[in-house]
Amino acid sequence: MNILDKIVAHKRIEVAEAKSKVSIADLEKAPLFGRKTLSLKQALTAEGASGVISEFKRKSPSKGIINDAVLPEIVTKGYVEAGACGLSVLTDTEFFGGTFDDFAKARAANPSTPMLRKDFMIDEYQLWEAKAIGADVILLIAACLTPAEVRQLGRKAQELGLEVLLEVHDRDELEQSVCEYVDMVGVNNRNLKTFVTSIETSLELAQLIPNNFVKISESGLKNAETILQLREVGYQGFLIGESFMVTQNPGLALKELIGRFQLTSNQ
Ligand SMILES: O=C(O)c1ccccc1NCC(=O)[C@H](O)[C@H](O)COP(=O)(O)O
Repeated sequence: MNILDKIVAHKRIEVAEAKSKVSIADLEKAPLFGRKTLSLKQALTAEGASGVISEFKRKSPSKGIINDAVLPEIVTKGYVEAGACGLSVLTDTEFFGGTFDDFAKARAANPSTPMLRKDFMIDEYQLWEAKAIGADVILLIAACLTPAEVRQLGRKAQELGLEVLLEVHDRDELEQSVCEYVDMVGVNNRNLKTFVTSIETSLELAQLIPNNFVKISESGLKNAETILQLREVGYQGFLIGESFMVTQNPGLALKELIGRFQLTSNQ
């Protein structure tokens, strides 16, 4: 059983429990459920956009505790002030230490920034949860869904006004799962069996992603040269968590990174 199998097995239990406690009708009554969602796709493709989607990530299966002395509202506000185009907030508790409360605090602190609910989506019920906490975007991970499930969850998410980020690790996942119910395609540079990250994954898949999807490179990104290299091959989004979160001031780390890649690209 790899880490994704373990996460998904646990998620099935969590979702069943959540369904037994809170009905869809109750989720629909949440104050944020009916709010107009924001477009991450538009934010990433706007003129002069940094392209960075900054992640609030307390811990991970690959690194253990990354930073457990930080507040989501402070960190995410720092990210937005530094130039993030979007925010990603983990809501998985068991493996990543995230909570709905983290998401709610980040949402309240950043009402005008597109926010991704970063979790392992396996059931339509979670789309209603995402709307109820004020998410704009959800993630569908091809490695833990069938192509039919990607279509079903993607279609329902879009009907609810959410944008869909499809995450792939290789050519087969891309070719089998990409569909019209997806807005953005993310290539995860982290091998979930070994946890090794390699941007070669993003570089290899770039040309295979149809151009009507915004391309996002995910995981293991830390320096300006890499961002520029990925931009060259068509990526407009860069999902970055750990390299910011390991610092005392994640917002400042983002500001410095943006400063470096803007400086380098102007030379
Ligand atoms: O980060 C992990 O260890 C991990 C393990 C198993 C499944 C998913 C995992 N990460 C999720 C992510 O997609 C990353 O949090 C995201 O791409 C940011 O990556 P990084 O900048 O390397 O924190």
